[in-house]
Amino acid sequence: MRIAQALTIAGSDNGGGAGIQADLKTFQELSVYGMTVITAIAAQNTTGVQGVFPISYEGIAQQLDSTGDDFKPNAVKTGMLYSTEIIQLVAEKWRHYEWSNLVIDPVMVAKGGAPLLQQQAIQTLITELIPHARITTPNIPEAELLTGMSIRNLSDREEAARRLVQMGSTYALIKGGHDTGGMIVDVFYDGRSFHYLENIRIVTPHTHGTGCTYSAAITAELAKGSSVLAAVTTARAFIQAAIEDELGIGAGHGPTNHFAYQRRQRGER
Ligand SMILES: Nc1ncnc2c1ncn2[C@@H]1O[C@H](COP(=O)(O)OP(=O)(O)OP(=O)(O)O)[C@@H](O)[C@H]1O
Ligand SMILES: Cc1ncc(CO)c(N)n1
Repeated sequence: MRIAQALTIAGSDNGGGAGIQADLKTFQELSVYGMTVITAIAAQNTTGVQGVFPISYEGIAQQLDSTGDDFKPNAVKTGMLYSTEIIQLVAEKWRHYEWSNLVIDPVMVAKGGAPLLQQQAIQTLITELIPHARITTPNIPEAELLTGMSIRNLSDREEAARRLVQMGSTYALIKGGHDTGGMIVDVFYDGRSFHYLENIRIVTPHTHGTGCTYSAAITAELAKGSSVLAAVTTARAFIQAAIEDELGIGAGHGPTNHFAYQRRQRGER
């Protein structure tokens, strides 16, 4: 049996709802073999981030080499990259190992406001990594920081997507989770036309790791050979189910339900 393989280069969330833990759970649910390169250990729970401990440069470089020297991931996603040095390292190894299907979730700030990317690293993300991306998936505040524009309405979101494609990302997805309306509109751009993924906003505090889970599902689908739009469409259904069937774990912003999508596929709900 040949199984699709995906690599996540991201930070650790001991609470299991975001970061590499969310990525691995999502890969597994979508029948993709998951691998990890850990960039930082975040001490966090549903009430906030208590600490961030970056892995040493050598530690990350060796994880990348150990992975690249032996494995051939069909898709790779990046999450929390934390610093300029780590972004430069990932870009260098990306070229060296000639990986494909890069999904960039430009993680910058945790839901409670804790910084997960140093301010000065944003420019490095733009110049070094985004030109390699198959798709980049910012939320609205991240898209604002990457493009230098303020995003108030749908046409601003379209312009931000255009700018990301101009920066070299083949596709762009501007996520609408941070909007306040009753509908959430994620704007997908393929360099020529726009596609809008519209869903009802679920009223719940349990949205920790939504961005990680969504981009991991896109990565898993790309690893299996889906087109980018098909991957995003499946991933959107995955995250909608994961938010809807809430688990109610923790006292604050709890994790999403990574089991929900497959349980529904099996008719268990
Ligand atoms: N309350 C909600 N109801 C329905 N869908 C949601 C909700 N919150 C988020 N989503 C979906 O999840 C996607 C990602 O959410 P969001 O934009 O909040 O990402 P994020 O800020 O990167 O998440 P995080 O930093 O917690 O990982 C949204 O684009 C939307 O598709
Ligand atoms: C490790 C990690 N990555 C990403 C996020 C954003 O949800 C988080 N809270 N923690």
